[in-house]
Amino acid sequence: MTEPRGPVDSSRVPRFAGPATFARLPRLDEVAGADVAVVGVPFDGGVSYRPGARFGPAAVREASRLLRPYHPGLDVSPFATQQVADAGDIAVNPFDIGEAIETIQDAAGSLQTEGTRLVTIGGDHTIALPLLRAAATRHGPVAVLHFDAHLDTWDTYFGAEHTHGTPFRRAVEEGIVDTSALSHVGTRGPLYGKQDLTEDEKLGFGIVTSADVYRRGADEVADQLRQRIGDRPLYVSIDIDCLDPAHAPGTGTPEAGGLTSRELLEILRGLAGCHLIGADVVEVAPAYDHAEITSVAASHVAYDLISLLALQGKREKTDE
Ligand SMILES: N=C(N)NCCCC(=O)O
Ligand SMILES: [Zn+2]
Ligand SMILES: [Zn+2]
Repeated sequence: MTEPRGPVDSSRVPRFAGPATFARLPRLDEVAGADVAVVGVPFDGGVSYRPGARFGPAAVREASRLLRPYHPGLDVSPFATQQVADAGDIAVNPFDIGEAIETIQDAAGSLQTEGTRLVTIGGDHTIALPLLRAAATRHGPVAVLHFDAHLDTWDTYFGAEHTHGTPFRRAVEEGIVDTSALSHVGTRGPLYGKQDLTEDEKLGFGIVTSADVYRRGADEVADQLRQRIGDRPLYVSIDIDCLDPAHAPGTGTPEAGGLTSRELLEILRGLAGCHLIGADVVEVAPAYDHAEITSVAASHVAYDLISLLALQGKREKTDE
């Protein structure tokens, strides 16, 4: 195997120079193939409140210029042991949600070939449905770890079945997720009624609220999640609004009382050992951001996901 081509060396070319691919990595068309492709989905046609997540991919790439090649917390160099490349953006129709969903599913399906796993940058949370469909086509029904202030298992908004508040109910209905291993983490805030919770539970979700994380701590929560997930193929969907608005002001439906970015990153690190097959980071809406707080957090979250994939790749190679 040829050595993976890593990011532009920031000691030779200042990190504020040159094009903003994710972490200054090569584009997918500049390498022979990738173990991990980072792909943007600039779509926000499914939002119920503030728009603007269509600008999320560009903002997260820009904020990712400061990422460095070694992850001390996980003891891994995620761009050295696997080829990571930026696949650019999926060009979706901003005026037709149904067509957008199909385009995302098709594009994710063709990017995610035999050895390539996807880390997707949104876009609003609507995009999780086609991404889960693509994941399930390859792996069968997947376990889902969903970080969010919101349940996103509501039925419809204004009669629309595809919105950013409904992807996980649709996914359960379609049988593309493994209902014995579905969890929300970070939920909080007012609901429409108690039935939101009872219906969510019926769909198969377990809930670790933001307050649970505060009370029990990241390590204990990660242990519990790891046990629930077991060795099932795992998809991780991270709505950046799982973070407190102090840690992620740049988002469309902010709720007080959220996770700190430290808690989120620590829970993610505690997932080392899970069979991660794909992930997304969604709902970054840069127009409401300040000092890139949200896009920096999102870029670090994506970096941690890529690092988990690197650890997993390392283990798979040793097993051979
Ligand atoms: N997926 C996100 N971020 N938000 C869903 C909020 C649904 C609502 O407006 O009630
Ligand atoms: Zn949310
Ligand atoms: Zn969401």
